[in-house]
Amino acid sequence: MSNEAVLREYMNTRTQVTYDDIDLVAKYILEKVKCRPKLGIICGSGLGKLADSVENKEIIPYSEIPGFPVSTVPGHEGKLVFGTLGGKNVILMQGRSHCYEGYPAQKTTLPVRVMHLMGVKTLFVTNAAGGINRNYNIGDIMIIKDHVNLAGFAGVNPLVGPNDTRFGPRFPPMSRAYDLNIRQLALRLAKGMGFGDFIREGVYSMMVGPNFETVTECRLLQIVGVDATGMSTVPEVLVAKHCGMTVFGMSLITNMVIMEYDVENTANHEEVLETGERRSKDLQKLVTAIVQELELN
Ligand SMILES: O=P(O)(O)O[C@H]1O[C@H](CO)[C@@H](O)[C@H]1O
Ligand SMILES: Nc1nc2[nH]cnc2c(=O)[nH]1
Repeated sequence: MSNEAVLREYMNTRTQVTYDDIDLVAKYILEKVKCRPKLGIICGSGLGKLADSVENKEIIPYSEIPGFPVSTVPGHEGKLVFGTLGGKNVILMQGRSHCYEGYPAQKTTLPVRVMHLMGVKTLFVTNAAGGINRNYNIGDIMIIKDHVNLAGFAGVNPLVGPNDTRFGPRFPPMSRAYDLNIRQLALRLAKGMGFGDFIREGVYSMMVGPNFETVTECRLLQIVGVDATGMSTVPEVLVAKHCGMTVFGMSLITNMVIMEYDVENTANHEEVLETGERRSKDLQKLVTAIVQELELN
C-alpha cells in the first residue's frame, strides 16, 4: 500500500483526531503544493467564485486529502485552492462542510487546525445568511462583529473534548473574536468602492440546521440582537481563535427570514445560491482589496 493509502486508511479509523494526526495531514498537503500561505479563506454557500481572483492556482480536491470532511451541499465545490490573492499567499477553501451533513463539529473544523499547522495566522470566513435585521436587504454584505453560538447552547462546540494545549488553552476567551482593525479596514474599503448602501456590520448566529428557522425562532433571534442567521462559521471561528488566529468574517444576506406567521413565501437554498451569484463580483473585489492592504505576520 502507498504511504498515501496508509494515511487515508489510518485517518478514516480515527474517532478522536489528535494534534499529531492533524500535523500528518498538514504535512501531506504541504508536500503537494509549492505555496506557503499565511492567510486562509473559507467560502460560504455560492461564494466559491472568490477562487476566480486567485492567481497561480494549485488545487487539491477535499476527497483526495486523508481525513478531510467532504462537502455534500450544492454551492460547495469541495476544493482547496492555493495561490496568490492581492499579492499574498493564500489557501482558499472552495466550500465547507456543516454539522447538519452529519459531521461532528470537530470534523467540520479540522481544516482550520490543518491551516494553523501549515502556518496560516489569519482566517477570513464567509457565509450565506438570512437577514433577521429588518433594515437589511437581500444582497447586503454584513461584516461580522460578533456571534451567538446557539448550537453551542445545545452542546455543539468543536472545543468539547480533551484539550491539547499545543493548539490552545482549555478556556479561550471569545469577547474579541472578530478583529477590529480588519473590520474597520473592510468598512473603509467597501465605502470607497461605492458599497456604502449595502455594507453593514452586525451579529451572526448559528443554528445546526438543516431546516431553515421557524417564525418564532427568528423573532427570538431578533430579540437577542442577532442580525443574520446561518448554519456554519461559528465552529470554525471557535477553533481559529482557540489556536490564536486573527479572524475576520463576512455574511452575504441571501434572503430575508420569514418573520410573519402564515405567509406564503418560504426560505430556500436556490435563492441563497442566486444571491451569491449576483453579489459574487462585489465580494471578490472587496476581499481582494482587504487582502491587498493587510499586513500579514
Ligand atoms: O453557511 P454557508 O456554508 O454559507 O451556507 C448557508 O447556506 C445554506 C442554506 O442555504 C446553509 O448551509 C447555510 O449555513
Ligand atoms: N439558518 C439559515 N441559514 C441560512 N443560510 C442562508 N440563508 C439562511 C437562513 O435564512 N437561515
